[in-house]
Amino acid sequence: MKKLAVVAIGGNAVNRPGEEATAENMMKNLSETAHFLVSMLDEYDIVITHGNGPQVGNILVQQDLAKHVIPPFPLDVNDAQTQGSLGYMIALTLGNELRKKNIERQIAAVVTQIVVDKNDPGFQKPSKPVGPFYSKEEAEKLHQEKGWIMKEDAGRGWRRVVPSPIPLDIVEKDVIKTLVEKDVIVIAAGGGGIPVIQENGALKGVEAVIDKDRASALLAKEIEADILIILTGVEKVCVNFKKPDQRELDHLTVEEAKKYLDEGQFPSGSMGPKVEAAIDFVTSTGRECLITDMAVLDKALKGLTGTRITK
Ligand SMILES: NC(=O)OP(=O)(O)O
Repeated sequence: MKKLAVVAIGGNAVNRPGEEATAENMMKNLSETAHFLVSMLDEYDIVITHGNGPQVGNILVQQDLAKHVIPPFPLDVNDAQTQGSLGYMIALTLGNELRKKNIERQIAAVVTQIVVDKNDPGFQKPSKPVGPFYSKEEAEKLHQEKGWIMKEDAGRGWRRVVPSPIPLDIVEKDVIKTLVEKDVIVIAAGGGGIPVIQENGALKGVEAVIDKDRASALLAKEIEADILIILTGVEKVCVNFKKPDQRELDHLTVEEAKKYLDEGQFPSGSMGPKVEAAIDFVTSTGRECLITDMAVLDKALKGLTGTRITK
């Protein structure tokens, strides 16, 4: 019997730094990603999750530019748009990679709503960076002219930030489980899921972007995955990252991960949410989380590289 893995693919899998965010470039990058994902299918059933920070922010910019002729959509609807566009691109590129290798598997992208608390403090304190990077001067102008909240993002420039509540429950979790049981490769909780709140017995979309690593940990718990795999731009989690005394970590216990988080070793815009997601999944399930670069995924699954977080 195969193990079940939730695989969270990071921004680099879709948009590379400095590269124009065209559909053509995104397809090219996702074709490479598909190659690495297919390599794990002999041993694992996979549910793929993905981010949407750059893409949903780009849609907001497009809609802002066209707002005099076409009314902009609320952010939850734009989250759904990114689930559709990226779900399509992942399904197409992964399907082509499977066909190349004569592997017959169905792929389905599930539009995924995730319940959040309407009183989540994240609504009052926008923190999730979306869309393009700007200079400090451009960011100040955008704040003045459009009221956008702008923040410096991990030394890379300034970006718009939007509310990012904690994900609590995945509405489609049973459908996702059923598809997995039927041997379908599922793409779910894209862009961290579409945030919805419960109100008077109904669900209602809310304007926010959920962190995809948090959503991935929740999904992995709810579908009882054996492992949570977070693919990112580095082979191993590091302490003292980019300093002369940088140290790569092969293994972290939950206690060590918490200690390093408290020391501020993992910045909130990059490794922080990944390590928090790992702690959440491992603490709740007693299972393991692997953080690595997709280019070395094969080696990492054999235990030869990557960082494993265990209880
Ligand atoms: N939703 C989300 O976390 O997207 P990114 O990972 O692309 O920032």
